[in-house]
Amino acid sequence: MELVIRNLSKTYANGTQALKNVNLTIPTGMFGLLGPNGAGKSSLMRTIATLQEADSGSIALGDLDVLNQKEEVRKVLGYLPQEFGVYPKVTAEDLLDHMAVLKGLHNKKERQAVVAALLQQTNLYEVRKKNLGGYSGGMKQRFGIAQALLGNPKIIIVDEPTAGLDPAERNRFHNLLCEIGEDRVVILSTHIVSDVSDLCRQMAIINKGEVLLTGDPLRVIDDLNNKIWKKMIGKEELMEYQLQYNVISSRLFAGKTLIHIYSETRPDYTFEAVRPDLEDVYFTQITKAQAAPAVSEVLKAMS
Ligand SMILES: Nc1ncnc2c1ncn2[C@@H]1O[C@H](COP(=O)(O)OP(=O)(O)OP(=O)(O)O)[C@@H](O)[C@H]1O
Repeated sequence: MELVIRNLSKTYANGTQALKNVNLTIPTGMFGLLGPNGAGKSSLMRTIATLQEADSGSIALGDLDVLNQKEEVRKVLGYLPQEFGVYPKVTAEDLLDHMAVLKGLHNKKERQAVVAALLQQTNLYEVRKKNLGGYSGGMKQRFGIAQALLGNPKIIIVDEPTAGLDPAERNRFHNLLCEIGEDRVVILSTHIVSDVSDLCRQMAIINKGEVLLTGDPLRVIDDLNNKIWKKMIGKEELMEYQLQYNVISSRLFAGKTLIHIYSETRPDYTFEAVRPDLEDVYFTQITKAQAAPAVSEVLKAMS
């Protein structure tokens, strides 16, 4: 099963162009869709999940035409939206059972077996009689996965699922995603770079509605070998360095500023080679996409 997106575009009524001619081929397994806030990730996820219309383009899931066969797609799709609300005064077991009825599981015995198995799989069986209002953020997200797995879907979409989870819960959630991604398409939309490097064999970076890069995270990291350099500078020097070099990221480190720059060759001996990671890939792409307006704005401000 493969999801093939071709020339997908969407402009909202207020004129915001959320998707610009998006082309993606998403195979079985975990696929990471990485981009900053407002990149268009949720718009793309909602369109694949048949919850909103595109202006043009096509999406195929195997033989299904997603934009025109919504009912059929919904039968094989699980979705964990960004804002996943639960009824606080209902137990996990009861809500999952109710959702299973809505999914068409009418046989009570079968349904109970499915619900129990999903609660086991998501490690919620022990707390199945607890009201959802008393669940932690991580437990709620795992419940979100349990409901997304109802009906054994061929494709699962999870929209920014790890925001707000503590490290232990995030790990547990990652393991769960990995497990369910073995034999179906799982699209993980996130702005957290390490979610993608930890989990995904394929990924895309999206910014302002455009796909900037696709590929295997290890391969795209490899492509940056010997091109990323670091230096510690004073915080007041940052602007100067930004004008002179292609600074892709800067962060405070022990009270000083650590910059990473992109350069085909080492600029001078004060720069040290960096072994690139996915964050360097991400920032290289995002800065490249923003470079033109940013430089002209700086020049305008200086004139
Ligand atoms: N219903 C809507 N009407 C108008 N503009 C919208 C609507 N939904 C989203 N947008 C705009 O479209 C752009 C893409 O938004 P989208 O939510 O798809 O991005 P995102 O990558 O999911 O961001 P985030 O990580 O903040 O959720 C943004 O500029 C957003 O403000």
